[in-house]
Amino acid sequence: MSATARKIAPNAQDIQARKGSVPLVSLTAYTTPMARLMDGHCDFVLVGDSVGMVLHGLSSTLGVTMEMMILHGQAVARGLDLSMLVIDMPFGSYEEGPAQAFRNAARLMAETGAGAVKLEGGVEMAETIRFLVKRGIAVMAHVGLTPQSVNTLGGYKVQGRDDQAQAVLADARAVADAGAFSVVLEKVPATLADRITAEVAIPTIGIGASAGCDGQILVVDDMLGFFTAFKPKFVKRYADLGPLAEAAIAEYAAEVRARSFPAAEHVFADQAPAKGAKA
Ligand SMILES: Nc1nc(=O)c2c([nH]1)NC[C@@H]1CN(c3ccc(C(=O)N[C@@H](CCC(=O)O)C(=O)O)cc3)CN21
Ligand SMILES: CC(C)C(=O)C(=O)O
Ligand SMILES: [Mg+2]
Repeated sequence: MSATARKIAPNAQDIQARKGSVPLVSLTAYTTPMARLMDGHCDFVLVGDSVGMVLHGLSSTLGVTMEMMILHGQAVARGLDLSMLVIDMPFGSYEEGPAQAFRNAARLMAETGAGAVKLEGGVEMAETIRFLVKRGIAVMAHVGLTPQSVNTLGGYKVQGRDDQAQAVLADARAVADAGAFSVVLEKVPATLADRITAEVAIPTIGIGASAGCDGQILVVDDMLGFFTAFKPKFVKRYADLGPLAEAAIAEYAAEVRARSFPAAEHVFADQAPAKGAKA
């Protein structure tokens, strides 16, 4: 790299080219300040529809709307210079068919500046993925546990055990063949994830899958310990910020009740301070 070369965010082709190379690093983000913290540490940042459960208190991702995705997508975009932005298509915005999917994917990209969209589904979504990619939309696929199908999957269960393995493999093959530039493998047995990683030509991004995937993704509030409503086995808590924040809030509450906050340094005198002194 020349001395003047400036680092810029990767695009979908750069991500795809990382197949079999240095593992791809990814987290979700929903807000500008969180995006700023991970900018450059992540190859791509996903505005996941998990935002509904993590920030809005919904009990599934089914109630997430296009408007929510656009608002959070715009917020995250303002925090990123060095990481690629990928945005989830919400439940109901693409399943009717290719034309509906194109209309909503184009809107997500135009209004947020995302470099790609992600959508859930395998064989049944291949035609839609092909339609989008042929018309200029980079698509990340998502197979295995697809949370928008929680009602037909019977819960957030491991997918692809035993005689289900062939179906998940077929899904991964179908989305790769349709032109997806990468595929998320969620909550599938590690040996199946390794087999899919070996057999498909696009990078696999694991969540509850295998260290052998071409990359990993986690929900940022899970790994920071901010989201504690549930903890899937695949989540590693790298910090415990939720309890840390609650302790700070409890301390503030006690100090307000004791009138020890605000202290002298937090209040204003009658006279303006002399020039050069702190306001
Ligand atoms: N905070 C958060 N983290 C996620 O990883 C996540 C979301 N939200 N929302 C969207 C989907 C939903 N996902 C989920 C949701 C729940 C479990 C879960 O509770 N798993 C339990 C067992 C559940 C079961 O077997 O029925 C586990 O221990 O893994 C896993 C993934 C992954 N995504
Ligand atoms: C967990 C990732 C893959 C996701 O789809 C989301 O956050 O919505
Ligand atoms: Mg999602």
